[in-house]
This record gives sequence, C-alpha cells and structure tokens, in this order.
Amino acid sequence: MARDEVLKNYIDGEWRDASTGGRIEVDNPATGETIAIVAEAGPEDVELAVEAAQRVFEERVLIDMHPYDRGRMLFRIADALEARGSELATMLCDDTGKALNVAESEVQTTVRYLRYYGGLADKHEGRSIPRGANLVDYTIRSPFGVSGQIVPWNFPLELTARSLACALATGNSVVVKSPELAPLSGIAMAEACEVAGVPAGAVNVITGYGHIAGQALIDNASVRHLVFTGSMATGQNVLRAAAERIVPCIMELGGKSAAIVHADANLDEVLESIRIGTFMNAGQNCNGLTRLLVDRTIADELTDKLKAYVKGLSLGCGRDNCDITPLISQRQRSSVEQACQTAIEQGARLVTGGSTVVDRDGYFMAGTVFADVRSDSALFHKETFGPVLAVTTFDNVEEAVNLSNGTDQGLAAGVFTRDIDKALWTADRLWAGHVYVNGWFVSGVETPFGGINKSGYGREKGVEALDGYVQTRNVGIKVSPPLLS
Ligand SMILES: NC(=O)c1ccc[n+]([C@@H]2O[C@H](COP(=O)([O-])OP(=O)(O)OC[C@H]3O[C@@H](n4cnc5c(N)ncnc54)[C@H](O)[C@@H]3O)[C@@H](O)[C@H]2O)c1
Ligand SMILES: C[N+](C)(C)CC=O
Repeated sequence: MARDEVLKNYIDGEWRDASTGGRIEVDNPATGETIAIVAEAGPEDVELAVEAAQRVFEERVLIDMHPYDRGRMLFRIADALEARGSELATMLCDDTGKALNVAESEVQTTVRYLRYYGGLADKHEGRSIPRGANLVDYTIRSPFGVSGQIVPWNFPLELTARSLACALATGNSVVVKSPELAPLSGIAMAEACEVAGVPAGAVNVITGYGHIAGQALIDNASVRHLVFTGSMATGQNVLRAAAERIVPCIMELGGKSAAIVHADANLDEVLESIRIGTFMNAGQNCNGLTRLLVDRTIADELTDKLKAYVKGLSLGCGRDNCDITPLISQRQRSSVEQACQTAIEQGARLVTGGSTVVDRDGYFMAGTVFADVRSDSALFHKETFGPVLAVTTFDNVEEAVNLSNGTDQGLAAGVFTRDIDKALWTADRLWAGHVYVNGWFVSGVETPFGGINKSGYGREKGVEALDGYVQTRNVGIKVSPPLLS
C-alpha cells in the first residue's frame, strides 16, 4: 500500500471512502511512525452498512442458504486469510506492536475460529418436543438479524473472526466496527470476505472512532444483536443503548485475574505462565495473569526468582520476537505508569520495573512486579492492561480462594499445585469463567470463554457460543386424526 493511500470501508460489497472525508492515521507502537491511513466512518457510513446488512437479512440471503454452504463460505474466508498468513502476521505486529510469534499464533487462531464454526454451521440443531398423539412440536433456532460487533485493538483479527464466524454460521448479517487504534485487521477480514464470495452486504466493516461510529452502530434501530469486546466503561455504555431498544448483547469485558501458587507448585511452570500470562502482548490481555497469590512460606523465594526472571525478559520490537513489546499508545502507557505510581502510594513494594523505557522510540514500559500488594489497593482491583504483576501472600487455601474471588470481576483464575485434590477443590471455588491449572491460557477455540460478574456475560468460543447468536422459536402443530372411511 502507498503510505498516503486511504484504506476504505467495506459496505455492501464495495470499498467506500468515508462520507465525512475524515481519516485516521494508524501508527506503529514500536516506533510511533504512521504506517497506514484509514477512512474515518461517520454516522452516514454506519447507516449505509446497517441498511445493507438489514437488506440481506430481509431477503433471507443467509437464512435460506443451506447451512453446509454457510459453513463452506466460512472455510473460504479462512483459506483467503491463511493464504496471506505471513503478511497478516507482520501487519498485526506493526499495527498492534505485538511479537511476531504472537501475531502468527493470532492468525492461526483466526483461521481456526472460521473453520471451527464453519464445521458447526450445519450441526446447530433445534429439537422436537414430544407432546402426545395430536401435537407436533419443534423449535427453530433463528438468527437475530443485523449483528453489530465492536472489536478492541489487543487481538483485533482473532476477535473479529470469533464473533463474525458465529454470526455467519447461524445466518445473521454483520456490521463490524474495527478499533481505531488497530483497524487493519478489520480491513483484512473484509478483503477475505470479498475473495471468499460472501454475498454483498452480509459482512460490512467500518473503521471509525468509538464515540462516533461505534455509538452510531449501537444506537441504530435496525441492529438487533450486539457483541461488544472491550472495557467495562464502554460496555456499560453499550448496555445502556441496548436497553433503550431491548437488544441482546454478548459482553466480553476485562478482568483482574489471579493465579494461586501453593508451596508445592512447580515454580518453573509458574514463571513460564507469568512470561506469557503477564507480559505477552505487553500485558494487554483481558484474561492476563495480573495478580499472583503466593503461599507465604515460599513468597521470598518466588519473589527473588521473579525479579531475576523478569529482568531477564527481552524487551523490544515485535518483529524481533521480544518477550515484552510496546503498549498500544502513549495514552495507554501513561495510564499504566499512573497505576504504578498509585500502587507505590498505596504501599506496594516495587520489585522491578515500574517505569517507561526512555532510551528508545515507541510506547515501551519495563516489565514490572510489585510485592506486598494489599487487597484494598487499586492495583489489586483495577485492570491495568500493561506489563505489571501484583504479588500478595496468603496463609491457607481458604484465604487464597477468597483473595482470588475478592474483586468484582471474574474472567480467569488459576491454581498451581502438584496436589490434584487441592487443584480440584480450588477450581470448584474460583469464581471465574475459566480456571487454569498449572499453566496459564490453557484453552482453545473449542473451549467456551467469557466472564462472571463485571467481566461480562454470554459466551464466545466453543459450541456454547453459537447459542448467543440465535433466538429459539417454537412451532406447535395440532394434528387432526384422519377421517376413517
Ligand atoms: N473478554 C474478552 O474477550 C476481551 C478481549 C479483549 C479485550 N477485552 C477488554 O478490552 C479492553 C481493552 O480494549 P479497548 O481499550 O479497545 O476497549 P474500549 O472499550 O476502549 O474499546 C473497545 C471498542 O469499543 C469502541 N468504543 C469506544 N467508545 C464507544 C462508544 N461510545 N460506543 C460504541 N463503541 C465504542 C472502540 O472504538 C473499540 O472499537 C480491556 O478492558 C480488555 O480487558 C476483553
Ligand atoms: C483474545 N484473548 C482471549 C487471547 C486475549 C484477550 O484479550
């Protein structure tokens, strides 16, 4: 792409400039340099996109397609993305700042979501309900219509695929609002849909700011289903708009997930989980390992190990596959720095890091560990979304579970122990959508994902996700006995 080319919105099968003529400059978080310019969609563009999606729904284009063919359409989108795999991984690296190996894995996960739900498209069945001799009764699992999908910047390609695949598999049409900080994945997804022959208007992708294009999407009367993945504050705003129109929502919000480390844990496994759970993608992971709850008897030993381990992690550009890559923006880095400052003011002990990296361009922040983090402090409760770990000690299993459950969120939780009884007892009591035992992020596209409490509701991933994209309707038929001659 030429640097001054403005990348367009994909609406009704066509590439369109923004009606406002507005544009958004996209920068590389590792350098601060502009890498692309995208059209800034306004309310008029959103209206056009929703109209196109609504027409597809009213004309029953996807509903009447054989589910097997909807599945094959998803396979073709997957093929189109896979064919550009290494190019897309590099794009993700530059657009979000993440490490190339993380970006490669995101592309693979994206392809797997599309194939997984493609395979399920003809298996999401209704049921027949026995009601006696003179009645036939069955259910139909119908799409909602236009699904408005709002995507965050931390995993923009796989999170676009995750919701879009479920929506198309079940016959909904889609308008995706890509994140303004990392909009290139949405464009790549639209390009793949075009290559795959997705009917015009079935998938529309707009790039624009949340408070303008996002707001116009959630307020649009024809949008009958919302999927929001992002922060709690924006999620509450989405819910208010949805409440006005009684629109169902899938809410995938943030977390403050804790790992419990018992005295018998394999500490090397714990450190490896911290490398990926806390520091991968600069800690910008909704289900990241952000709090470490450690048995007091091993707290000093583990904190010393942690200090050496985190200092030894490589920091640098995503293209060099470093462990700690830049944050998405200067604003995000300032917010993380502020959280560190508050932690110190509230009595936490800085073990390592805590500051921005000043000797290079980009939005880098050192890998940071705080010990003695009090359970009433902001660092214990508030999502930081940066490379920061908060360590707190416990004296017994009940206290560990209470500390883990002691925030108003509940996306993920973990336990490290060699004792299977202790692991199962704890897993049962950890109030979170996911419990990881002896390894962080041990889940896949086929395992259901979602929050408890203020981390949201509804499930993405796994077979369960499809249920959130359909409404069950019932047909009851009175059968009259035939006239006997
Ligand atoms: N649970 C999950 O699956 C999951 C996955 C990834 C990220 N997250 C969460 O996302 C957050 C980070 O992402 P973020 O900073 O992009 O979140 P964000 O809430 O700032 O933005 C998310 C999306 O919402 C849009 N938006 C902003 N204001 C809007 C408005 N008024 N109306 C409609 N849309 C609007 C943005 O443009 C963006 O596309 C973290 O809290 C993280 O935990 C959750
Ligand atoms: C997309 N995921 C689940 C890997 C990390 C969420 O931010």
